[in-house]
Amino acid sequence: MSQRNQTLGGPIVRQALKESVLKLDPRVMIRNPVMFVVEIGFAVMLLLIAVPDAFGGGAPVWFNVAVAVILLVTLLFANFAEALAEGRGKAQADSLKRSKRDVVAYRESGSGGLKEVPASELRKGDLVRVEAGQWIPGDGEVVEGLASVDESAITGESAPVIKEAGGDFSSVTGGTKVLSDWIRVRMTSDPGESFLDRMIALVEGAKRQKTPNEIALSTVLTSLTLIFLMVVATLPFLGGYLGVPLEVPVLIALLVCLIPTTIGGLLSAIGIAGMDRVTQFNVIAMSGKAVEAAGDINTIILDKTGTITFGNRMASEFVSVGGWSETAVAEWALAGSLQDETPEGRSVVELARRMGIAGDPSLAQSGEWIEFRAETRMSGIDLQDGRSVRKGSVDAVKTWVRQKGGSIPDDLDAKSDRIASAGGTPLAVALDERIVGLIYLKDTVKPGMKERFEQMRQMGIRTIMCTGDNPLTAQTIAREAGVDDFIAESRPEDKIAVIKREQAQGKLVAMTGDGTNDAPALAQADVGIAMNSGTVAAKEAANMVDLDSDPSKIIEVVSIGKQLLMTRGALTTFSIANDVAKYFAIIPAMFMAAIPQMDALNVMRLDSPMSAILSALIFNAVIIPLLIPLAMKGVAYKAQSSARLLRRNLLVYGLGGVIVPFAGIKLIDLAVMWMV
Ligand SMILES: Nc1ncnc2c1ncn2[C@@H]1O[C@H](COP(=O)(O)OP(=O)(O)OP(=O)(O)O)[C@@H](O)[C@H]1O
Ligand SMILES: [K+]
Ligand SMILES: [Mg+2]
Repeated sequence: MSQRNQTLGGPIVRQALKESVLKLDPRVMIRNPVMFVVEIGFAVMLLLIAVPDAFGGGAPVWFNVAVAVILLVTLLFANFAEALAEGRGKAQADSLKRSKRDVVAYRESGSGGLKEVPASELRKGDLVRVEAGQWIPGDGEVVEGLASVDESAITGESAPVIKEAGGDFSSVTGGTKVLSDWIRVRMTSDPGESFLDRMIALVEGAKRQKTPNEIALSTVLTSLTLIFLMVVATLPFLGGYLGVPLEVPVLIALLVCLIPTTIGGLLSAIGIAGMDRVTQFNVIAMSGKAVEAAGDINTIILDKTGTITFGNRMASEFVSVGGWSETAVAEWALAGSLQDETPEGRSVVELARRMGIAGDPSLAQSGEWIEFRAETRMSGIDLQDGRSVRKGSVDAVKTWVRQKGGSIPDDLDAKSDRIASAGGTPLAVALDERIVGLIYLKDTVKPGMKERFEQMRQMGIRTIMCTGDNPLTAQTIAREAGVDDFIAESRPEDKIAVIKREQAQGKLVAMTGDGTNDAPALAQADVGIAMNSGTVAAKEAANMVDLDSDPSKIIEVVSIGKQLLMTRGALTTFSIANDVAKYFAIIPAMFMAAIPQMDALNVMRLDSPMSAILSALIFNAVIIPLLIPLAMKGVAYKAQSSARLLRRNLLVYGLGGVIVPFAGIKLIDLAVMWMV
């Protein structure tokens, strides 16, 4: 698993500093109502500095200037947090843009020749040929050939990957380079709509939309701000009644301290950083909503082949049944696989060839090829002489043979069960109404799977393996890998049914997959993670793409999602708890002159009313940059139940949020007292 390690270097920080100033534009600021109120406060302070008795006030000029400066710094800090969070994505977008080049493509013309055209002229459906050393001109699907491709521009992974026609490894991405051999590619996107284009827009945050969660929280924060605005607006009347004159700068300082500026200033940074953390893990999330949904996932649906197992299901043995010879099995398996472009099909051809079985190539040319489909679970050939060869899942082939009036050899079940209980996939081979034998497709469970699933259990997530394979193989692999449940012989529509069933129980479902047959289910799931190695259909249906094609990474995605939700919750708790402490700093200071009893509330024993107000305001500002690292990195997350996490966070950030400002404001007060 590769992890992009992009640190927040000098250029990103410098750019963020510049952006912090640009973001002061009120048209930008109004999108964040809490900070917009601070900006209005700043504007009023500027007016007061220019016209000191605008409100008939009597606060000293230095105090007005100090409040104005602190408010400006507060705004800049909040802007800096957001700009810094955006910075890494922008830097990544820049490096992706560099890999976008207008290359030459060799498009097939009607007459059968190749025509040189700029890649920007290619349209969906065009066929191109790409040879070793050439750039792939756009997104597409390999329709012929096999090549090793350097995808490092997109995945950051330097090891070349194999792309081949048929099967789940047929999609290619524009901006990657063919290293050896050649491929014929059908373009699947028009210029400007490629995966690279979408990826650039995403990491750049160009189309960033607030998630439903963020909108809900913003609404709460805005309401709180309005409430405090009303409270502060009534204070002058109260002050008048008590005979305490309340200065405008003091009221503004109080308002800014009371409204949730800490979370208001960090909210968008938290969201952006969460998406960015996913990107660091080489997963491209199409929306922040998908990342958040990942944090609330209850059930994960995984397919077996290529997800839990290595997926290079290789033919390792031909097993005869019903008295046929092993050679006969190999011969018919070969005949039924000569044009099977799937990895399984090719491995059958390879095994037969290794056994020295030549086969009859004219068979393949003369017959009608029956392509493998997940729905039929069979492939094979209808020969010109009327005979038919089929290979496929034992159940499917049995049904096919029975339909032709054949009978099932007595030793078939025992032999196929032996393969299945070893975790292998048995494929039955039939010639017309006779089953001649079995192909033993071997596959191995990836190491560390048990631990990964145990981790998910601790997070309270149920794992279900959905496989097209037979029940016995499924059971063996399920037990070996340690998933909670499994569903065998599932067709694409069954996968959707499982997801819908879980969703109907109010659960959020994640699904990983790579095949075209997974696409509908990937679209139905709340979080669909497609493997980058997978088909175009899978990648288009999903709302996340894992560039490393490592399905177990869903654990990291879930952790990041949970961390994002927790960070937002923790900092909201901290922010609101904080404001309570500021209340105790400012209110006594405001009324102390008129009501000496107020001194009892002055628990912090702050030096003077003015230093108390300034200290609270300074604390209110500096807490924002102090929390930027936490907002960006996220709060610590350990796999445990949500209830325990919630309790722990309430304690740490709620109680901490009340206590920290007392200490902080007191310290600042000591410093301010010394200066004033
Ligand atoms: N090339 C092939 N020719 C004939 N039958 C095949 C071929 N490939 C697979 N099968 C059979 O079809 C079944 C379904 O295969 P498929 O690859 O669709 O599984 P799946 O639904 O993707 O689930 P998983 O990936 O977990 O196996 C396999 O279990 C196997 O019995
Ligand atoms: K505040
Ligand atoms: Mg599959």
